[in-house]
Amino acid sequence: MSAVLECTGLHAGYTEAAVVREVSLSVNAGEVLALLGPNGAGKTTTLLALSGMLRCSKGTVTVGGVALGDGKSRRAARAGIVLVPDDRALFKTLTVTENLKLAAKDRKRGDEVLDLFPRLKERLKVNAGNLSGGEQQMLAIGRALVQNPKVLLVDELSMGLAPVIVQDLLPIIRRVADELDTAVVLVEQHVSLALQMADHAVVLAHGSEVLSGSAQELLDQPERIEAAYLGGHKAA
Ligand SMILES: Nc1ncnc2c1ncn2[C@@H]1O[C@H](COP(=O)(O)OP(=O)(O)OP(=O)(O)O)[C@@H](O)[C@H]1O
Repeated sequence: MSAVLECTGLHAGYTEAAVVREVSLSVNAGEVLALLGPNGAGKTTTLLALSGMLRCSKGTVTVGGVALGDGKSRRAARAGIVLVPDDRALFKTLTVTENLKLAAKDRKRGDEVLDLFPRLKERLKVNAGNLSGGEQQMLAIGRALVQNPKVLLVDELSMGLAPVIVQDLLPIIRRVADELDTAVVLVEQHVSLALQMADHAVVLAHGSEVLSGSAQELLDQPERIEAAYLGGHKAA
């Protein structure tokens, strides 16, 4: 199976100096890759570079085998990469329906997406700003899904949410991969919850990859994850 998203030797940052260096990852359709690492490791920066919002000073990003070129968010969006940012980027004074409509490519897709979020279906007329944190995150993911992404990038799924809410959201991400055949890259602070749901994981520290493998392999070897988080050097 060839990867939908492939990034090789990516260097990116906010100034001349690269914040992430030599990051490589690939995700197939229907797979979830957990992008892990301590605060400041470069996870958000990597997602911003993949979605074309930040310049890549080196490396390549391809979607379906087609190279995206450098720092072009429109081209990335046309190729099917959609980012759910950590601030969720909702229109807080608009209702759930209006938020979805503004993002949707077609109405049928909106209905399909709502099937994943029965809770949102009950809150269609509520303003986004009046939703709970978990519902807001569902809406942010819903807004991304109505754009029919080939690749869904989710930054800090659990930002500001209780672990019990995260436990409800993670299976939805799994269903997005399984049922919509989307390739997902998920940044998540709850490492073991993320690994229980993901297929593969990459751990970053100080802007570089220090560990990668199948999610099961890493779940079975928590000491390697701990070393990667604490040491930040290439874990054996
Ligand atoms: N807008 C910015 N301008 C300059 N430097 C930035 C900017 N945003 C992040 N950085 C720096 O880039 C590095 C990586 O940050 P990034 O947000 O990618 O890490 P992260 O792994 O997502 O961390 P966290 O889990 O805390 O969100 C950090 O040193 C951070 O201070």
